[in-house]
Amino acid sequence: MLIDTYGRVATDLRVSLTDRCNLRCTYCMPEEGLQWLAKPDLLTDDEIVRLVGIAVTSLGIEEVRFTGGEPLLRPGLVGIVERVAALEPRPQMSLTTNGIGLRRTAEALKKAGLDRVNVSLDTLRPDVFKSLTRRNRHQDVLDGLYTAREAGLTPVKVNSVLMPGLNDDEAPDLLAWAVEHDYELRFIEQMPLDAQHGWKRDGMITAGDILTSLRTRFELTSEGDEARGSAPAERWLVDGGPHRVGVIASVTRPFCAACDRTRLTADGQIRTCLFASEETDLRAALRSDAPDEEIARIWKLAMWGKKAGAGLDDPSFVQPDRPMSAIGG
Ligand SMILES: Nc1nc2c(ncn2[C@@H]2O[C@H](COP(=O)(O)OP(=O)(O)OP(=O)(O)O)[C@@H](O)[C@H]2O)c(=O)[nH]1
Ligand SMILES: C[S@@+](CC[C@H](N)C(=O)[O-])C[C@H]1O[C@@H](n2cnc3c(N)ncnc32)[C@H](O)[C@@H]1O
Ligand code: SF4
Ligand code: SF4
Repeated sequence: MLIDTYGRVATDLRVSLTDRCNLRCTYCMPEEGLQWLAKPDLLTDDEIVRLVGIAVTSLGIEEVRFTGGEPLLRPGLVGIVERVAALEPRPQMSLTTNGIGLRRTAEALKKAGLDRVNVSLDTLRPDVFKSLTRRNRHQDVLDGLYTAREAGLTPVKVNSVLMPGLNDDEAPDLLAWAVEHDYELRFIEQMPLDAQHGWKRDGMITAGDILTSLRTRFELTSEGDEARGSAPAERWLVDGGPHRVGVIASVTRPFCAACDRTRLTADGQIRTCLFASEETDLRAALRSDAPDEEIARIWKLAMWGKKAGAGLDDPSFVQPDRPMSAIGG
């Protein structure tokens, strides 16, 4: 098991497949992009499958999420999914994506064994999409969402970040749209993980703001803590159900005490937390022919050192060196 000194057990592995992206969301990356990882530094498909195999067979990982950067940009994605689906025990497998390219790949991903997708979409307005992502791809995301749902990659969840002055008036419209199309919408509080260090605690849209805005049009009933388990999203039934809306309030209502996550970056570093200041190098171990048992031992030791939480509201908080897109969001 991957256990830490606070008694938390990691059963959920988030794997970043690339740090590159075809969008430039203002809360994530600067317009000019970033210094991307060099190809030789990236784990190969074989190395990723081997590490996920060790996590699943020896370390108690039950769920694997592929993310990035934009994971659909990874050429070997379908093959990786197929090989992870063949592991024993077979983990649950999901993907977090900006949705561009899903129209082309959703069916192949489903066939390869992917269970479900989460797609990021912050606005229903093409012009606002262009301001937020610096690219004119709104329709591609809508098409990708539709294809994913039709391919059975369900429940399809939609992640929305609200930014002051840009799309913070859209919460009720986004929810009405999500209910109509049978997507599960979650609002995410903006976190200090952007490469430009532009996050400001004072200006951000909080869970409280989002709920107040939604309640102008919908009746929300809390699902309660028991239904939530270790999920980052707190959920509410919309107008009595069956549709739900979630809020991921990493800043104002942190959920670190129930954290069940471990992370693998595209260049083979273990991070025990999104906000960790240290990483543990599994790539070096892999490439020096360490046996599976040794890699499992290094991973367990890293987990034992996991900190209590992110401490975003703590005055001593320091933003990690790597931005979200390089860590794997
Ligand atoms: N603070 C914090 N935020 C997280 C963590 N995991 C995911 N997030 C953020 O939550 C948002 C949604 O992430 P997803 O990739 O959709 O994952 P999820 O919400 O755990 O996924 P589901 O299992 O489908 O509910 C993103 O902004 C993530 O960066 C975490 O461990 N800590
Ligand atoms: C880093 S992205 C990677 C996967 C994919 N490119 C996407 O956008 O879904 C994962 C999630 O993190 C969210 N995200 C990115 N930067 C964020 C920030 N500074 N605060 C909160 N969420 C953020 C995105 O909206 C997305 O839902
Ligand atoms: S949030 Fe996702 S889609 Fe947007 S720039 Fe970051 S990695 Fe790309
Ligand atoms: S911030 Fe770190 S400890 Fe808290 S839930 Fe996220 S990964 Fe877990």
